[in-house]
Amino acid sequence: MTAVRACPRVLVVDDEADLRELLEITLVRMGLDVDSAATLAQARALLPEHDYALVLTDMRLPDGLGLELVREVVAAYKNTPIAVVTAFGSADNAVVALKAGAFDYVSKPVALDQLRLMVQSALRLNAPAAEAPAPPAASRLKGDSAVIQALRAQIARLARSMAPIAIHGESGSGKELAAREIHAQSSRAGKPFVAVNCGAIPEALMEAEFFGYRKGAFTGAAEERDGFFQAANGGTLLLDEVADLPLAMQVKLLRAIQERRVRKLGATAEEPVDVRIISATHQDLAQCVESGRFRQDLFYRLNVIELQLPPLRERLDDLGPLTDAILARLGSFAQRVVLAPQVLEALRGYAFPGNVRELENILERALAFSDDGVIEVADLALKAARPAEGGAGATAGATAGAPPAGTASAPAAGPAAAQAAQPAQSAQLGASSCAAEPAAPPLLALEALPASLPDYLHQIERDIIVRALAQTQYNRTQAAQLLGISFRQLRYQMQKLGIQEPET
Ligand SMILES: Nc1ncnc2c1ncn2[C@@H]1O[C@H](COP(=O)(O)OP(=O)(O)OP(=O)(O)O)[C@@H](O)[C@H]1O
Repeated sequence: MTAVRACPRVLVVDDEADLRELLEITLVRMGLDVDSAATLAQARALLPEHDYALVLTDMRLPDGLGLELVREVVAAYKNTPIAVVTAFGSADNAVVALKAGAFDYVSKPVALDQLRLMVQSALRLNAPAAEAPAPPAASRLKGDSAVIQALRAQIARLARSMAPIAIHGESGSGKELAAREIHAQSSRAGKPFVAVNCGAIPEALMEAEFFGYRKGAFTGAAEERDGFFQAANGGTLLLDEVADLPLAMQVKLLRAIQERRVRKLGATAEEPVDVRIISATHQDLAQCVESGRFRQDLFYRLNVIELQLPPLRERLDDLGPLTDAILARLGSFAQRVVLAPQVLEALRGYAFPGNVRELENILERALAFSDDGVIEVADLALKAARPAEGGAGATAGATAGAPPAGTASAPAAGPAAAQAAQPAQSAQLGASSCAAEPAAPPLLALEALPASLPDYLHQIERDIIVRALAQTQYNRTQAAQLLGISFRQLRYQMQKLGIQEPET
């Protein structure tokens, strides 16, 4: 006998009879049971009566604010997501509600296609096991420190909402990993996770990369293409190095986030997109706003919930679980990799300017020098015991090598990502403030003009990168730091210029 499953029930709270009716009809057509309330008092009376799959409330009600209901539902009905209906253009209300724990919002006039997407996403949260994402067996974020434990708990909570999250932390500290974890634990887990390195896309191609283009939209647009937003539809879009977005693109991005619609280049109509936005940066975005390099309104929209990833040197208790996880990955059935006594102690004395990524590099390199899979202190080749705190003074690090191909995240997922070459000004490793415009490079005393400017510049770029790599024994984390660019930018430039690590 098949068990009959009750329809999910939704509570609509709105004093405007017309809008309430529109919402009711839409939800009933989606196959849902609907209760309605015109006031907070009515809603409070209904809430204990049913196990609601979603509460949808207006922000202004005759006897109080919808925000009060958000707080009450978040506190007393943990499994019931609550979304708010906000007045047109009222970013403040939406952000305040999300900060208070609302699952999501829709703005008036309510676009029914967007409402449906939002409701479907809410229903997936409490869907029976077959439809819900399987919870990950273990968090990918390893570490026993109090701060990592708190971070894991925060991620579990945040995964249940649509609120934009801004992740801050030094290069290599695990920002992308945290974003992947949020996605994996969310009801979006079955949909794509798209990570975009905003600093690696040429400005001229940005709009096409983010929003896609129609065939013939510009010279070379031989066929229609989706952008990052369409690619991430139903899932999560990570805007990595978001501080590197040019101002003109910031305006367009804000619009797409607010409207939840994008228009392909060359298209006349917009299309709805259902994308959760996570942003990440190692820069101080608030300072970027102050210096006029980042728009206040976009900052406000992205920074709804902040997540801080502390540098590894401030959570040395994580070294044990992290090394265990890395060694388990590096070892094989035939060869187990172990640390000799004192190795952990030696690592505890190091500042890790490149954070967990650098720890991975150090151990991988050490394994190459070790005998029988036993890593000794000398194999770590740590040069300086704990250089100055902070990223800037921490260049005298370990002579660790290149990271394993699988450990660093994928570059931006679009055509331009594969060609992107960005100026390095805003990618200081460990920099805590928004980088200023770079000083103009000194003019080269050239006898004759080069036959080809691009070739000439590539050669210069190549020479400089090779010098930085040689100086750091091919430690790409440190070479990037020396050159004031991010690890990913260096990796990309190396690929582009065909620079390879010599065989060891
Ligand atoms: N807590 C952790 N547990 C396990 N692995 C981790 C942890 N934190 C970071 N890593 C690993 O360290 C490497 C760097 O992490 P990630 O790419 O997420 O850093 P990031 O802060 O996004 O770096 P960047 O600023 O350079 O983009 C990855 O291989 C990631 O898997």
